[in-house]
Formats: sequence, structure tokens, C-alpha cells
Amino acid sequence: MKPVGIVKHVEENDIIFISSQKLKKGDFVAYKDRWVDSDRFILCRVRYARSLKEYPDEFLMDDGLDPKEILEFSGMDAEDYKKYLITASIVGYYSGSLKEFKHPRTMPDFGEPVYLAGNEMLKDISPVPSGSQGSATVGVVLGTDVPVALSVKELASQHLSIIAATGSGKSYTVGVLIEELMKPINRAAVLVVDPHGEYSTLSDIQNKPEFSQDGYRPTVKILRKDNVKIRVTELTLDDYLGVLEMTEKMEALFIRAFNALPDRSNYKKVDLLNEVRALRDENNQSTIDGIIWRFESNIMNRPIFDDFQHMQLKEQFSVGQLTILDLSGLSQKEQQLIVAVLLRRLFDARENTVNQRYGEKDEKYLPYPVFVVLEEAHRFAPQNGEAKSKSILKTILSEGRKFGIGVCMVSQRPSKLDSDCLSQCMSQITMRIINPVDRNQIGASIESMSNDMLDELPGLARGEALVSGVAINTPTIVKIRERITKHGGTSPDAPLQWIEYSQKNIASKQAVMAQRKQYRLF
Ligand SMILES: Nc1ncnc2c1ncn2[C@@H]1O[C@H](COP(=O)(O)OP(=O)(O)OP(=O)(O)O)[C@@H](O)[C@H]1O
Repeated sequence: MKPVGIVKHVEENDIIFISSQKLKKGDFVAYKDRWVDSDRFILCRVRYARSLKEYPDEFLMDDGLDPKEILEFSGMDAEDYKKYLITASIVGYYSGSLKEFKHPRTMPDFGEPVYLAGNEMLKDISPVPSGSQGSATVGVVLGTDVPVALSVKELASQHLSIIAATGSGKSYTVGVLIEELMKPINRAAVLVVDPHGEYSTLSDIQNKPEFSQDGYRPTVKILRKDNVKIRVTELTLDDYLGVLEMTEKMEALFIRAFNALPDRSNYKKVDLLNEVRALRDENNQSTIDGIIWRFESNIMNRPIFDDFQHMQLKEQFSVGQLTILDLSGLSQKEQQLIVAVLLRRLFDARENTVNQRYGEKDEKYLPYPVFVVLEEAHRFAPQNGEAKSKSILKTILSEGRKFGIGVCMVSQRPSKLDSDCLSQCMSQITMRIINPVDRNQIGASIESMSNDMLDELPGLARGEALVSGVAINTPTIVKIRERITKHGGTSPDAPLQWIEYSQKNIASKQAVMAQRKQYRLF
């Protein structure tokens, strides 16, 4: 192996070396730990590179002259100015027994050669072999063809965040991850909360040969707003208060009506309405009318609230099934309420199944782990303000691990996403983020995100992601792989559509004119 540079000095956890190659942030290099084991390479990650030797100021005074030409003219050696001082932080050596990178106890001597990390070394970045059971191969180490396979076990138990500025490839990456989860090597039970209805193209998963093997073939179920049902008995008093948006006086009366229900696990919408009516007296006529009006327009006449039906958990969560909960067309409040009820029921089912309180015959028995992808997560757990879904989401993020509920929070506005929720996601796929407020929130919420890593975020290209956390052995910039299924979130090509529309208009006008001309001729 040919060296790419030579160590100049070392500092805390960094090696600083001189190289004639301009390495990029995030590239991997290595030196030999010959003091302990001459065959052992220590992996390092490039933090930054700068020119070693500066041009004399006089060479730069006239912007009409090329300093390189002045250099040649002065008889100086141009090669001296093509060297770089590169700082790289030490990742460590891979311990096969511990299955992680360990920090070496010695730093390299000055003058030690530094090499480009080879494919053999880079494969240790993945905690599981690509294509093996429990792996999710989301792409390759940037600038190489070495696959990056994440540990699905860690993703599904310790949660994941996918954060990116709009248009950086966030939903494309979610699609790649879901494809990996639905492959025969994982056969996951996945539900995507899809507020914009952009994931339905994933239904192709059912027909592509990459996803079928030995009798296994995943199913994709799309639930649209007409199929979404919440049985009223699933609503808490707090849910009602959130939906009805009443005055204090109305709330006090409504709480009395709700508490007066003889059996809160078995009642109909009209029963609750009758309890409200029963409280009418000569002093509260208009307040009762106000409650009734709100109840009729927000609960009685809304098809999602039903007297008998609710979405069966086993229909939404099944092994080898991707359920797309398409909430487009519903208000934000309704979306939050649906997610709150769904997550409450899911937590109850998993907690009581794991603790053996629900058995096979129980309707709520759910005997396998599940993975929930929450698009637009800031809607469901906002940093400021209320959302019905926020508290159960917090419970699941902190306790879901014990009960096999994995959550993937997807957002383009991390500064609007609850920082506690974000900090509970132990793996991160972070794509281009330019907004400094968003970057600060990521830095404040994700303990393992160093300043160097934050600085890399604005420079990432579309489809490139910094992957970090427990599902990977060391933070790595990954080029996300191409989708197997079609991507559904493509932006419309406005000029193309305008031109097509205009050409159609012109053609039909010309046809009318030609017809008129023909009539005139006869
Ligand atoms: N890894 C990739 N390989 C190839 N194309 C990609 C990749 N990632 C993203 N793209 C393309 O970039 C475009 C934007 O990606 P995507 O729709 O995922 O962005 P987004 O971050 O989800 O944006 P928004 O927040 O607006 O939904 C898409 O047209 C997609 O085809």
C-alpha cells in the first residue's frame, strides 16, 4: 500500500499529516499501530485540509495576475505549494471480539506514513455484513463502493431520526430504509404515518423480485382517510377537549357530562351528547348550545369518529407488511389525534403482550416488534405548543425499547421538533442542513454529534447523509443507494407542465381557427 502522507504531529485525538492529495472532510485514512501489532491499522477520519504553504502576499496583490504564473516566473518550485496539511481524528481499530472500534493507547510517531483506508478496513464501519439477516444496506461510503449496512436490531429498538432540509433526499432515504426492512432478510412489521400521501409508490414492493424469497412476499396496505376509524371509546377526556376547543365554562360542563357516562368503555356518540343535553338549565342555555354545536360539527358529523369500528392493530401491524397511513386531506389536529390514539393502543398492546397480560385470544395481543415511521415528526411532537400525540410519543421513545416499538422520526425542521424526542433517537441519518437554528438544535439534542460533524452538514450534496449512532460503528458520510421502487415525492417540473399546457391550448385554438376558415371557404 502506498502512503498518502506523513505524520507531522499529533494533538489530543487528532493526527496532523502532510499530503500531496487534497483529501475531503469525512474521508478515511489509516496508520499502522506497529508498537502493539504491526498488522493493525488505526482508522482516522479527515476533519479538514488546508494548503500547507501560503503564497507570499505580494503574489496576490493584483487580481489581474495569476499567482501561479508569478511563481513560475520567479523560478520558485510550484510543487511546494501543492501540499496540504490534513487533520484527521482517530476512530480506532476494529475489535472483532467486541464488534466495535477501540481507541489505541499510543499515538503515531512523527514521520509515520499515513495510508488511504482500504475497502477491508472500511467494511468494519458496518456492524453487520451487507445482505445478511438484520442488515439494512442504505448506500456506500462516499467516494467508494464499500456498502454501508446498518443494524436493524438497533434501529428497531433504539429509534432513528432522519433529518434534512427540504429537497435534500429525506423521503427518498426513508423509502430506501423501508425497502431494506421489507426484504426477506428482515420481514419487518412497518407502519408509515404519511401526512402528505407521498409513500404510496412503495406498493411496488409487492411486485419486485428483490423482495420475495422462499414463499415470503411482503404486502403493502394503504389506509386512506375514509378507512381511518377511531372508536369514540378510545378518546380520552383530554382528546375531546383538544378537538372541541371550548370556553372554560363549556369545558366545565362537558367534563361533568363525560364523567356522567355510566360506562366509559361502552357508549355511543349520541349517549355523550345526551349527557350534555341533560345538564341544560335556565342559566346555561347558550353554553350548552355552544357545546352541542361543537360536538355535532367536530365529532357527530366526522366519519373518522365511529360508535363501533376502530382500526384493528393486527391489521395495521403484521410481519412482512408495510402499512401506509395516508392522512392527507385531514386537518393537523385530526392527524395528531389519530396518531395519539394509534400509539396509545400500540403501546398498550405491546406492553401487555410482553408482560403476558394479553394472551393469544385477546384482541389486543401483538406478539412481534414493530417499527413506526413518522413523517413530519415536528407536527406530532412540536418543540413549542401542544399536540395530542406528543406525550405518548415521549413515552414510547423512552420506554418503547423494552416492548419492541421502534420509531423513526423524520423532519425537515429539527428546531421545531421536541428536543427530548430527538435526543431519544440513538441513530441518526442527517442530510444537508443549512439553517443554523436547525443545526444548533441538532447539536443540542444529539449528544454524539460533534461540532465537526455539524459543520459537515451544509456541504452535503443531495442523496448524501451523515449516518451516526448505535446502528453504525463510526459516523460516516454515506451516498444513499438508488431506490428499487419508484420515488413518490418528486417535485413537479413546472416549466415543462406550463409549456405542455400552453402548447395544448395553442393547438386547440388553431384547430378552431382552421375549422372556421373551412366554413368560410364553403
Ligand atoms: N439517493 C438519491 N439518489 C438519487 N436521487 C435522489 C436521492 N435522494 C434524493 N434524490 C432525488 O432528489 C429529489 C428530492 O428528494 P426527496 O423528495 O427525498 O427530498 P425531501 O428532502 O424529502 O424533500 P421534501 O421535504 O420537499 O419532501 C427527488 O426528486 C429524488 O429523486
